[in-house]
Amino acid sequence: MQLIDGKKISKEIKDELKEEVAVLKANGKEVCLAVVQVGNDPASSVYVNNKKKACAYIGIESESYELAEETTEEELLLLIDRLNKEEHVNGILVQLPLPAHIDEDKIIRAISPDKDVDGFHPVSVGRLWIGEKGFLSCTPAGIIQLLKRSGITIDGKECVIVGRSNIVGKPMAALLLRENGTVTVTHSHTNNLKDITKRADILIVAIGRKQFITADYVKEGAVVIDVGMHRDENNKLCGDVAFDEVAEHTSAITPVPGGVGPMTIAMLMNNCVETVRK
Ligand SMILES: NC(=O)C1=CN([C@@H]2O[C@H](COP(=O)(O)OP(=O)(O)OC[C@H]3O[C@@H](n4cnc5c(N)ncnc54)[C@H](OP(=O)(O)O)[C@@H]3O)[C@@H](O)[C@H]2O)C=CC1
Ligand SMILES: Nc1nc(=O)c2c([nH]1)NC[C@@H]1CN(c3ccc(C(=O)N[C@@H](CCC(=O)O)C(=O)O)cc3)C=[N+]21
Repeated sequence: MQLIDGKKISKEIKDELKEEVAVLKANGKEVCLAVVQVGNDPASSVYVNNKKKACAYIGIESESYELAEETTEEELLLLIDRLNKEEHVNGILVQLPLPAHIDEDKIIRAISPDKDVDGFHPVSVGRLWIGEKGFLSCTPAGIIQLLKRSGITIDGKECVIVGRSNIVGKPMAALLLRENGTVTVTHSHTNNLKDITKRADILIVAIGRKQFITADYVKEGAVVIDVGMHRDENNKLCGDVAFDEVAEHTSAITPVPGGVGPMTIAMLMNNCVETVRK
């Protein structure tokens, strides 16, 4: 069994980006990411800080906008409009989830597609599905990099995704299809889920339920990618996959932490650099 080291692979990518940014800077080009957080949910604060740290490491400028929980939708839209127009801001990231009184879809659509480094705007999503160049959703793009850089072939493989969210499951399907995988997307209305997941050569799990995928869902020798992110009874991070019992049946598996999570941030950094690449 190969343990896929997302921490190591994300470091490789960040080091490549750091070199590229140094060259860009020598040519007078700066990269700047605006990070917007509404409210102070502690989990969101951890992610936002990790993103800012990654920017500092690579040499990307970051500007933080920490708004109060009571911020109105209109105020947030006004800020996004201003950031869209700011020439020195290359990328805009609005940390999700937003407070319930703000319409997330409306906010995502307000971000200029040219600065949509999360890849969540409908224009980015459309480009992804028709194979046009554009910003790729960071978590799925990170998973493709994990597979490729671990020497795992996608072409021709039976790929099964558990979960169909707009930020993970759906864009994952588009990317695996682009890599010539045969793709099945499952969700909460899927009948006989186990029969389908057991067909997978590559099983991608993004359900949002703690250690849901046990050994009986997995074919012997499959590759298992765990996107889930939870805290267990002892407050330790764990995923959607019951790692301890599943790992021995796989040919390769990602741990939580140290798997997909760090890759999401590396790909966000890549999207930021992409804004000034051409
Ligand atoms: N590491 C990282 O970088 C990231 C990690 N995450 C983590 O990944 C997990 C998933 O996130 P996200 O995609 O946003 O989650 P969502 O809650 O948006 O989506 C969950 C999906 O799983 C499906 N599902 C739920 N229960 C079942 C079930 N019993 N059987 C089959 N399918 C089921 C749902 O189906 P239906 O559509 O029918 O409701 C839905 O499509 C979370 O733990 C999240 O924290 C998320 C983003 C990035
Ligand atoms: N606009 C927006 N874009 C996002 O990309 C976005 C978001 N909102 N909201 C929340 C989810 C979740 N997400 C993660 C990023 C990094 C780790 C990560 O670095 N995880 C580390 C552990 C971090 C820790 O110690 O808690 C790991 O798995 O090793 C996890 C999850 C991005 N998301």
